[in-house]
Amino acid sequence: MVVASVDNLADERSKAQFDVGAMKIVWAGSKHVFDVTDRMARIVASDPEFRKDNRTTLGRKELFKNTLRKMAHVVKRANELRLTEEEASKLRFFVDEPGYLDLHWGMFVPAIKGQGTEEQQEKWLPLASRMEIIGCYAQTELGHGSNVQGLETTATFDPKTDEFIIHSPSLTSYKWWPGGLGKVSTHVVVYARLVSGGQEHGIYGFIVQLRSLDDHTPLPGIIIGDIGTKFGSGAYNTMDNGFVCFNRVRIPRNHMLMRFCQVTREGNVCLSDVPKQMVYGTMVYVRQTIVSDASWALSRAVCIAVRYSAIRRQFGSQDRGIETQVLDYKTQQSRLFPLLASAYAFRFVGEWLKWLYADVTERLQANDFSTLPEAHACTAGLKSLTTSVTADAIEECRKLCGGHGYLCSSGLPELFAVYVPACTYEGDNVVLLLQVARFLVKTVSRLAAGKKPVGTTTYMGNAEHLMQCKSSASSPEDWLKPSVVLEAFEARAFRLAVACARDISKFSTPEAGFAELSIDLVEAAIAHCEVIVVSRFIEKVQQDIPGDGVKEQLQILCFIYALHLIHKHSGEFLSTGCITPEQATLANEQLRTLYGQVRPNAVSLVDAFNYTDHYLGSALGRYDGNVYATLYAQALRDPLNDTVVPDGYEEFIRPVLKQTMRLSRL
Ligand SMILES: CCCCC/C=C/C(=O)SCCNC(=O)CCNC(=O)[C@H](O)C(C)(C)COP(=O)(O)OP(=O)(O)OC[C@H]1O[C@@H](n2cnc3c(N)ncnc32)[C@H](O)[C@@H]1OP(=O)(O)O
Ligand SMILES: Cc1cc2nc3c(=O)[nH]c(=O)nc-3n(C[C@H](O)[C@H](O)[C@H](O)COP(=O)(O)OP(=O)(O)OC[C@H]3O[C@@H](n4cnc5c(N)ncnc54)[C@H](O)[C@@H]3O)c2cc1C
Repeated sequence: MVVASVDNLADERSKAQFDVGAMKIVWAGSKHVFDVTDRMARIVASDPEFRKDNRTTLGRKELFKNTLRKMAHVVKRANELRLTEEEASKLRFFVDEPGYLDLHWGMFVPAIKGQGTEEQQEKWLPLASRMEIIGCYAQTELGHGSNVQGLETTATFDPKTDEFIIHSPSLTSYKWWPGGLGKVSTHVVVYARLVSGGQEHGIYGFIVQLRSLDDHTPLPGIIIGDIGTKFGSGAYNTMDNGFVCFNRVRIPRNHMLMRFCQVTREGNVCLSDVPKQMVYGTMVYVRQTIVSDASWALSRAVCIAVRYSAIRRQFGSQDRGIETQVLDYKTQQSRLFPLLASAYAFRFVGEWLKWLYADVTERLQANDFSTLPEAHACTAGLKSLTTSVTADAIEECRKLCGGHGYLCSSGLPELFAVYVPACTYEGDNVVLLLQVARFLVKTVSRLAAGKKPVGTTTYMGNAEHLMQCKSSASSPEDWLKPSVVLEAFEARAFRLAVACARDISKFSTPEAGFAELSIDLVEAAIAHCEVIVVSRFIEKVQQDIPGDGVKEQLQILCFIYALHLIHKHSGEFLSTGCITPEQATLANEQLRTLYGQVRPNAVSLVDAFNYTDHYLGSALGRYDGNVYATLYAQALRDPLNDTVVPDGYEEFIRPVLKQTMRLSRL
C-alpha cells in the first residue's frame, strides 16, 4: 500500500505556473514589508521562549503566566534589537498570543493619539511608549456593549476640587470585557457619561489609573478582576479580559481626553466644531486593522487545509495502489478554492482600507469631515463581512481536514476559538451592517434629491442603468469580463438598497420601517460590501504586476471570488433580475473551469503567504508535509500519555473492573 509521502508537496510545488517569490511580495504589499515581516517571523520562530505547542494543555493560571512571560520577552527583545514600531508590531503579531500588549498598543495608545489634546499626548504617549504605564480600553459594560449611548458609568465634574468623579452607579454599569484590564493594566481609557453643572453632555474618554505603580494593588475605590474563562482551550484565555467597578474615583480634570470637547475650570463644556462621532474614532481605527487581520487568519487556515488536502489521499485506487489526493475532488475544490480566493481578496481590500483611513485622517486634520460617514460605513461593513467570512472559513477548513482537523495539533480549533470573537468585538457584526444600511438608505434618498454619490457609492450615480440593465453574459467566458461581473454586483446591490429605501417609506416613520425591514437591510449592506471587495480586487488585477504568471493567477482568484459569490447569493442575483437562471449556470460552468486552473498552483499560492511552521502551529500544514509522523509525535507528547497506566486507575478503573467481575460470578 502506497501511503502519502512528504514528496507530495515537492511535486505540487514543481507544478507552479507562476513566480512564487514575486507573489510573496504582492501578498506582503512591498519588498520592504516582505523583508520586515519575514525577518520578524523568523526571529519569533527560532526563539524557544515563544514556543506555543503546549498552549492547549495548560490550565488557565499557568497559561496566563506563560503569556506574561512571553509579553515580557517581546518587550525585552524589541529593546535589545532596537526594533522600529513597525518591526515591533510584526514581532508581537508573530508571537501569536492574545495578550495585554495588543490592547496597550492597539487601543490605549490610539485612543490617546486620536482623542487627546497635544499636551495630553505629550504627557501620556512617552510614558506608554516606554511602557512605564500599561493601558487598556474600557468602553463595554455588563449591561451595554453595542449601544454606546446606553453606557451608565458617569464622570461628574466637581468644580470645588477641579476633578472628575468616575462612578459605577449599578452592577450593569461595571466595565466588563476590556482586554488587559483584569490583571495587568495600570491605566485605562474609560468611556463615561460626562456630567457637569448637573447636566449630561454625552460619552467621552477619561484616563484613570487603576493600580499602584509600586505594588500593582488596585487604587482606592476600584474593584477589579478577570471576567472568567472563555471559549476554547488556550485561545483567548491568555488574555485577562476584566471587570472594574469605580466607587467615586477622583481624577484630575485634565485626565479627560479633551481634543473634541473641553471642560473648563468652571465646569463649562465647550464642544469643538467637529461632529460628535469623532469620539468614536478609535473604533474606526481598530475596525480598519481588523480587516487586515482577517486576511491573515483566513490565509493561515487555508494554508493548512490546502497543504493537508495535497497530502491526504482517499479512495480512487482499484488495486491498493496510489489513491486520490483529496485536493483533486471537485467538491473539496469548490469548498476550499473560494476561501483561498477570499484570503487574497481580503488582503487587497485591507490594503485599500488602510489607504482610505489614512486619507480620511488627513482630511479630518484639515477640518474636512465630508468623508467621515463613508469611512465609518466602509470600516464597519468590511469589518463585519471579512470577520464573518473568516470565522466560518476557519471552521470549514477544519472540516476540510476531516477527523485530524478536530485535533488541537491541527492548529484549527485554537485558531477558530481565538478568531471567532472578532465577529463580536469592535462592534457586533449585525449591528455594524445596520450602520452600513443606514448609510445606504441615506445615499439612495439623496439621489432622489439630485445629490451625486461619491467614494464607494459612486456606482449608485448610474441609477437608471443599474435599475434596468440585464447581464449580457451569453457564454462561460463572458463571466471573465470585469465589466460583466461588476455590473451584476452593482445592479444587485443597488436594487436591494433601493427596494429597502422604497419599502421603508411605506411605514409610518423611517425608524419603524428600518426596524421592521432590518433583515433586508442587512442583506443590502452585505451586497454593497461585496461590491467594494470585488471592485478592489478587479482594480488590483488590472494594475501592472511584476513576476511570471503572477497576474494570471490573481485574475483566476479574482474571478473565483466573484463567481462563487454569484453562486452563493444566486437567489438575490435572480430575484433582483440582474441575471437569468441560464446566466447563473454559465457562471457556475466558468467557476468549475477556474477551479481546474487553480488546482496545480494551489500549494504554491499558499506558500506565497510565507508562513513559518511556528506561525501556522499545525501538524497538518507543515511546509515539509510530514503530517503523519508529526501527528504521532504530538500525540505522544500529550500529558495523558505521560504514563502508560493513567492516573485514576486504582481509584476509578480497577474498582469498576472488580465489580464487573463480581457481578459476572453471580
Ligand atoms: C486589538 C484588537 C482587540 C480588539 C479588542 C476589542 C475591543 C472592543 O471591542 S472595544 C468596544 C467596541 N464597541 C463597539 O464597537 C460598540 C459598537 N457600537 C457603536 O459603535 C455605536 O454605538 C453604534 C454605531 C452601533 C451606534 O451609535 P449611536 O451613537 O447610537 O449612533 P446612531 O446609530 O444613532 O448614529 C448616529 C450617527 O453617528 C454615525 N456614526 C456611528 N458610529 C460612527 C463612527 N464610528 N464614526 C462616524 N460616524 C459614526 C451614524 O452613522 C449616524 O450617522 P447619521 O446617520 O448621519 O446620523
Ligand atoms: C474577546 C472580546 C474582547 C473584547 N474586548 C473589549 C475591550 O477591550 N474593550 C471593550 O470596551 N469591550 C471589549 N469587548 C466587548 C465588545 O466590544 C462587545 O461585546 C461588543 O461590542 C458587542 O456588544 P454586546 O456584548 O453588548 O452585544 P449585544 O449588543 O448585547 O448583542 C447581543 C445580540 O443582540 C443583537 N443586537 C444588538 N443590538 C441590535 C440591534 N440594534 N439590532 C439588531 N440586533 C441587535 C446582536 O446582533 C447580538 O446578536 C470584547 C468582547 C470580546 C468577546
